[in-house]
Amino acid sequence: MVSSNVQIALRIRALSAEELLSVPARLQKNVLSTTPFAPNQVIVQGERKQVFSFDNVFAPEVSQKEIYDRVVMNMIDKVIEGYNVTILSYGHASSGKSHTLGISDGVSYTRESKGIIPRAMSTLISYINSAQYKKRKYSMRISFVEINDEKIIDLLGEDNDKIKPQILIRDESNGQILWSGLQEIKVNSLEEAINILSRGMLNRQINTSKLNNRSSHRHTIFSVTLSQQKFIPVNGDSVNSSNLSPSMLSNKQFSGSKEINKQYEGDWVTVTSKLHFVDLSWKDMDKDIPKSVILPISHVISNLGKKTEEVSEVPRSISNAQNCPPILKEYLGGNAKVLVISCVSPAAFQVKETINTLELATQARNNSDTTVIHQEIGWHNVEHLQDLVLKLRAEVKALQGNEPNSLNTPVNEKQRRRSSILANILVNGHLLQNEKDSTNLDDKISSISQDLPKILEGEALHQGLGPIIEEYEKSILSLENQLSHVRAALAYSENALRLQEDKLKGAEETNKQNVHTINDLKNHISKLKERKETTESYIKDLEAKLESLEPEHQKEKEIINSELNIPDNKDTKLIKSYENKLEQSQNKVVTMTKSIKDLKRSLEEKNDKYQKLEERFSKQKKNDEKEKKYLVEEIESRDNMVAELGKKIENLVDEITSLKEIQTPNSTNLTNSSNLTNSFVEQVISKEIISESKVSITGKEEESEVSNAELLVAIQKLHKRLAKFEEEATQNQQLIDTLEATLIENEDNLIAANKKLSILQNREDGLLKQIKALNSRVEEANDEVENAKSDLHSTKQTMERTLVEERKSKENLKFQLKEARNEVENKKSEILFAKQEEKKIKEKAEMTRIALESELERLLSKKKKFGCF
Ligand SMILES: Nc1ncnc2c1ncn2[C@@H]1O[C@H](COP(=O)(O)OP(=O)(O)OP(=O)(O)O)[C@@H](O)[C@H]1O
Repeated sequence: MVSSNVQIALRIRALSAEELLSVPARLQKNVLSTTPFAPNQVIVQGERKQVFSFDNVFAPEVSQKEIYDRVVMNMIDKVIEGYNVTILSYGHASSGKSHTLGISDGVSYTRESKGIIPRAMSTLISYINSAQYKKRKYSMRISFVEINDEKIIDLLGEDNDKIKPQILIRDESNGQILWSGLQEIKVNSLEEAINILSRGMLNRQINTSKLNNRSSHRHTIFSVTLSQQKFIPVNGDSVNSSNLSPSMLSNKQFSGSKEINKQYEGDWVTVTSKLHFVDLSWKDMDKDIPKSVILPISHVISNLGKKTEEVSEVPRSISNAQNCPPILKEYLGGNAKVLVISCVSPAAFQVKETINTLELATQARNNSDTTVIHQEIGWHNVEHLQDLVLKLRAEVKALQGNEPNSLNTPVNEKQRRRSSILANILVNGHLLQNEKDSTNLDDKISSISQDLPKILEGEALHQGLGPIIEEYEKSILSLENQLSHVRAALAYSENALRLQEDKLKGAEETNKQNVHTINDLKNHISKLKERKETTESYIKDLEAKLESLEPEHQKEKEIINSELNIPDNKDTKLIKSYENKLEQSQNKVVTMTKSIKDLKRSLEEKNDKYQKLEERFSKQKKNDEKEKKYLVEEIESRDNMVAELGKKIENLVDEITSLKEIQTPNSTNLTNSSNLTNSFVEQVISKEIISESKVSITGKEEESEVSNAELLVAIQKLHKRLAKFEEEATQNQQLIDTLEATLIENEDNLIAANKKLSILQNREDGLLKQIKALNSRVEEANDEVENAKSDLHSTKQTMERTLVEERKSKENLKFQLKEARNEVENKKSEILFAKQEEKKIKEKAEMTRIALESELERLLSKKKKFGCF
């Protein structure tokens, strides 16, 4: 049974994915095993089989929740009851201490993998808020510190060393630890608590990177101070003594702030309990740990379960670790409930650290004075055996000092002492490490056996020595047994030595190979360097070529520039200007195409107009011709009519004349005859005209009585009509002339339009030619631009390819160099390790030999002494 105040649990972590990848398979072997028949035991299969017992053993597959439920939950109950509780995780580096406590990576109180601290905070706060505890008043404060071998760091402080108050601790004479300068932050909710924890963890990470793993051991303490105010009525009606916790009683932590309640008279009692989570860490447990490092930790662990006043002081000579134990003393001593979670890795490559951790835990269990440890005395534990030899020497001395009175000493006492001496010799017989020693021992045993009868004879004289002789016989027998064990051990050691030698040889061989490899690599590197130089010279050649091509290129560019009027010399500018020019040309083409379209359209319009004009002209011409014809016909018909009328008039005149001659008219009227004749003619004509259709001229001729006057009137009328006809003819002639002139004008217009048309067509042809020429120039320019682009592109690509190849070869070189260096480093460390191992084995063998020799000398001297009897 373990002390009820201290529980020790073991947590075995699983191998991480990184370890599975990076550690060689043979070193990944699992050396820890558990069995369902003894669930609290763990078996270590190291150089020999060892069994360790704990209060709880958690195999790798056990979840964070299960650990919490099984061993932590009831500790939180204790905090509420008023106990001080400390949950301490310790173990070698990366054994899972922080993970178990829940401070290794980002905190979340919702994640399933969360550790003990966030779970404990959640439980505490839900307790406080539960109906059961409503009547109490609570306040909760949190502090978070890190202690390394140099100083104490407040993880909740500002990240500015200057303004941060220095944390000091004072170890009071009453065993209490006083802190100053430490921040305690009040929290009211789980979120607040988690935020504070996260803040501290962030600072811890920053510290870790600042320290850069320089610290040999670093401890983290997350503390919760819970103050509960309970009302205790004076009349004691409802005072339940169970409400008062042992910490209140033993630590006198209740300070009565008296408040008079109107309903009940009584006191408000404040109970303060502390919950500490300690991550106890130190590096390099696998190495020969310096005492200055291991002692404070083993001191803490080994003082677990002791009363505060019993905890021994750590020697002040252990300078840089002074801070650790006094602080932890408060957390671990007295009535505090302590849960220690020892964290270990199951892998073979960490077996030494694992055994160290398990041994420390065992020591803590031993201190509780109730634990049975199933542990064999280590063959390899030279220190332990040396202590034993010293003890035995002292006993032998005491025995020798008492020898004269030996006969007076009670036989049982003497027997006990002698048995003990012999047993010690037997134990030390295990220390035989080499063949030579074992042969010596063999010789010595045989000489003892030869001397024995003489001794027996002499001793027979002394009756009291009978039992001693018997004992000797037994001892020699078991010495022989042990000798065979020693031989076996020797064979084992030799084997191990041989293995080490083989390893060493192997390592040397590998080293030689490595030297070869390094030489090869060096050759390779020099070749690569040569190649690099060649590549560089090739690049230089290329560059020179490029440079030599540059003027040509420049010329070409200039030509193109001059052709395209691009004033830029730089490639990119040239391309840009080409593009601009191209764009301009395209714009020009577009504008020209537009103007050509406009011209075509206007040409078409003009053609239309011309056609319309032509149509109009031909129509007009036709009309004119028709009219002309009609007019000519009219004129002709009128001329005919005039001619006819003239004829008629002539006829009439002839008639009149003939009539005058026939009738012999009065001579007096002869003077007016002409006038009369005229009027008569006119009358006749008018009559004729008036009754053109009714009366024929011939008929009128018969009207002899028609007067001359009427004829004259008719003739006048006829004359008038004739004049009118003539006037109309003149008008018609004028019209014809006008029409002819219009016709001529139209013909002229037509000719001019045709001319214009041919000019336009010529212009159109010219424009089309221009467009064609422009298009071909644009195409040429495009081609040139494309060519220039592709030239540039291919040059760029070649240069880039060369550069990439160059970089790749450099990277390869670097990588190969790095690998070679790594390999060399690995081999060096392997050799160093093998050498160290060899040295250790040799040292052990040497020490064992010395111890054995001294013991044998002692045996001989004793034999001589007993021979004297
Ligand atoms: N039981 C486990 N299950 C899963 N991963 C774990 C377990 N234990 C530890 N790890 C992982 O192993 C790594 C090392 O664990 P952790 O940081 O807790 O070790 P540590 O003992 O606190 O180391 P150090 O002393 O160097 O601070 C972490 O990445 C952690 O997440």
